[in-house]
Amino acid sequence: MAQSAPLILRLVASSITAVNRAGKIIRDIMNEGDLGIVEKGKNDLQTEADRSAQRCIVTSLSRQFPSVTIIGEEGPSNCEVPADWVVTDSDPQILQLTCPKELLDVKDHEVVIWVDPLDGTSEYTQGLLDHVTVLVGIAVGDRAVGGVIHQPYYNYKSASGDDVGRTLWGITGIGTGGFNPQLPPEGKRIITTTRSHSNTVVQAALDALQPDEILRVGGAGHKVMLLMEGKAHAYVFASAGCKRWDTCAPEAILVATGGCLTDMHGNKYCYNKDTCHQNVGGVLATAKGQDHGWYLRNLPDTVHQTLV
Ligand SMILES: Nc1ncnc2c1ncn2[C@@H]1O[C@H](COP(=O)(O)O)[C@@H](OP(=O)(O)O)[C@H]1O
Ligand SMILES: [Mg+2]
Ligand SMILES: [Mg+2]
Ligand SMILES: [Mg+2]
Repeated sequence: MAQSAPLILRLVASSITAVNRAGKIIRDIMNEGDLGIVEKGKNDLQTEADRSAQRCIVTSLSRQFPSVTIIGEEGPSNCEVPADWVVTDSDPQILQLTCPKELLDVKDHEVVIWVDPLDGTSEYTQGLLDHVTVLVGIAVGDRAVGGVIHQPYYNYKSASGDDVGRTLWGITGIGTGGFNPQLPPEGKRIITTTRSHSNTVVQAALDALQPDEILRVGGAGHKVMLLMEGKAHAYVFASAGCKRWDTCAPEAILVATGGCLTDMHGNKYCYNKDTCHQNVGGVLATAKGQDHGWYLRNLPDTVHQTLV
């Protein structure tokens, strides 16, 4: 059965088991208490959890899909991967789904897997654990068509053992799973944005949109989850700081719920293997039912002048 399922379903099914394993590694490293923090750049940290989770996911997926391009945030590593970090089983429910016609014949060479092994690193180091996610996005050609978001600390204050954490997925033309999509409240404008990478242009965009409330939280994955679960209407980040691995998985799931993600000029990001990694035009994402164009029209000139 597993081998006969279409490639896109096998990719998502295997990504689900890989992110679940990575989430356990992230919790174990925090429990052990030695985060091994390295500064990659200004306001840009990497921990042992980022490095280990990436090795788990990339090794697990490349064993099963050796001809598929995988691009991870933390770059290649030649350290040996412990055998119990390599998972090659698949989520059986995903393999049973009916694949839409346009995704039936996808070939290995058309696919890029974008891996953010730990999104919200800054918040992880500060103990804001529910902001942390693990992101695996699947692109076919230029488009993000599949995504998996694992939240390793979902429910961690009330649950114990195996009940901690959850995994959301979405596939274009099929739908979503692992959560209950909700619409944000009518008659209000709640905007979510960065809590650790703000600047004057990021703030100018927020001011111009006159939100009733601003939710400053960590992680691109976490912010898009707020849109899909009805907690915010838009995610506005007028900065070139996010990368393709931050947006591929969230975009695929958001679009499968009826939402939209573009740069600040309204252009879709491209996710093929030759694209640049930086989301140079910023990130504007809106929940299902929101007028994406309204946000684009009301951004201040300084945003268009600053972001290419
Ligand atoms: N100025 C910047 N420099 C480096 N990374 C940035 C950045 N602005 C945003 N990012 C990255 O974009 C993601 C979401 O940012 P934020 O939480 O501030 O909204 C984070 O991913 P990682 O945590 O995976 O590195 C963060 O590092
Ligand atoms: Mg990072
Ligand atoms: Mg990230
Ligand atoms: Mg990351």
